[in-house]
This record gives sequence, C-alpha cells and structure tokens, in this order.
Amino acid sequence: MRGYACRRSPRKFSLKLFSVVDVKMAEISQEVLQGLDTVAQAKLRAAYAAVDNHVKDGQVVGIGSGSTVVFAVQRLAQRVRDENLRVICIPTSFQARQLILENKLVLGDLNANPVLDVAIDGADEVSAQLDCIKGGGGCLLQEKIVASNADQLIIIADYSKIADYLGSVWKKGVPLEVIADCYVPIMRKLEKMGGKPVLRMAKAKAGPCVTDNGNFIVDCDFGVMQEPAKLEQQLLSIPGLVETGFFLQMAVKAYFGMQDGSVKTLDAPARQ
Ligand SMILES: O=C(CO)[C@H](O)[C@H](O)COP(=O)(O)O
Repeated sequence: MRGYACRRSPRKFSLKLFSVVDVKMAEISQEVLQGLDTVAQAKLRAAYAAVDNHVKDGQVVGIGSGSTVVFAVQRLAQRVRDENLRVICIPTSFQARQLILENKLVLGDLNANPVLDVAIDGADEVSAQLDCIKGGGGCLLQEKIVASNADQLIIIADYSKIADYLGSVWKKGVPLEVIADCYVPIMRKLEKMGGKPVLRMAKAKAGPCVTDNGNFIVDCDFGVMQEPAKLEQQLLSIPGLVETGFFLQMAVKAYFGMQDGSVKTLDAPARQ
C-alpha cells in the first residue's frame, strides 16, 4: 500500500461540513421537475443554484460536461432570455459545444477569450477538502484546461458524489487520459505503482473509448486516497500520460443537490 492510500475505511462524508444554501425553490416549476427521478432533480437544483449565484452579465463562462451541466446550460439560457444577459460560453467538450449551440448561447474559445470569470462543471466525487475526481465522461483534459483559466471553478453535483476522501464513493478508478500508442506500457507502470488500470471501452462502438482529443482513457483504481497530490505528481511524471482526473485545490465552491430537495454548499478551505 502506497503513502497516498488509506488503510482504514473512512466515513463516506460528514454532513456537518456543509452549509445550507437558500435556493429560491419557487423559481423551479413542477413542469421543469416533472419526469425527473430524485437524483436528476438533485442535479437540476444544484445546477440552477450555481448559475443563479455565480453568473453575471458580461462574463465569460466555462461550460463543463456531463449530465448535471445540461441543467446548468438550460438555466443559463433561460436567464440570458429573461434578463438579456450577455455571456460568452467556453466549452469543455464536444458535448458542451453542442449544448451551447442548441441553447442558442454565444460560443467562444480559449484563444479568443483566454480569461474566464467562472467555470461551472460536474464531478464524479468531491472530498471534504473540495478536491474532485472528474473524467467519468472522458472530458477531463479540456475540463481542466478551461477550469485552470477561470477565476472560479464551481462544482455542481448530486448527493451521491460527496465523500470525505477521494476513492471512497467513486469506485471506477481515477480517469487518466493517455496517448493511444503507449497505453500498454503506461498500464504496466500504473500496476507497478499499486494501481489497477482498466482501458475504458466505448459503449456503442467496438473498441476503446476515444476522447475528444483522440486519446484513450485508462481508469485506475488506487483505493481510498488520503494524499492525492502526491499520487498525481507521480502519475504526471509518466511520459504519454497526458492528464489526470484529479482536480485538486481548483474548485472554490461546490453545490450539492440533496435527496430532500435542499441544496447544500461546500466552500474550499483556506489554501496557501
Ligand atoms: O467529469 C465529467 C466528464 O468528464 C463530469 O463532469 C462528471 O463525470 C460528472 O458527470 P455527471 O454530471 O453526469 O454526473
């Protein structure tokens, strides 16, 4: 067992760490919630709260990827229509680009708009330190580039993503984007580091999942991780490993939709 892993089985999360946000629930009509299960409703509420609290007129906004972000884009489009907001949206994936266009939002790019006011994105797991695992949808590289150029990264998620330590609820492993030509030697190195790497396969296509950047994804299980920063440094030192799904000390706030219909937030701890 390496230094970044944790032997004991930690609690999944401590709700006392979270503070309640008063979301104007009246603004979310039953029509919008209709047909959504509890998890989808939680995603929607978190997304709406984040867009309402963090997007302002004249901003450049990073648009993350995944199912929760769909609700954020819908809310943003509604606010743009209702409030005449002028917002430029920077996508983190092909999916995000499509969402921006389908919702008739203004599409920008990092070269034309290199400084973002805020990026709003989902996560696969969020620790009590507000560290995240992302990349369940395979978009981690562009998501990290966009987030790293934003003044604020705001995470939106449902209650199932909350964990004290990374690796305690997300059991599919840390998504790693790798150059296709060398995925085998990279997987051998990951095994030597104590990980259990699996090449992610596509769902509706024969063969591996190919990212928007033409790379492969290797999901590597390292167990519960108490020191993900140390592990990330080791991973990034492997030639051909392009990026990890660790988003450490990046987010400033997370919005969690809860089972009871409330939205709770977690702020980043003071960082050096
Ligand atoms: O990192 C991501 C895609 O690469 C997503 O943000 C993450 O997988 C969460 O997705 P969802 O909102 O569908 O739960």
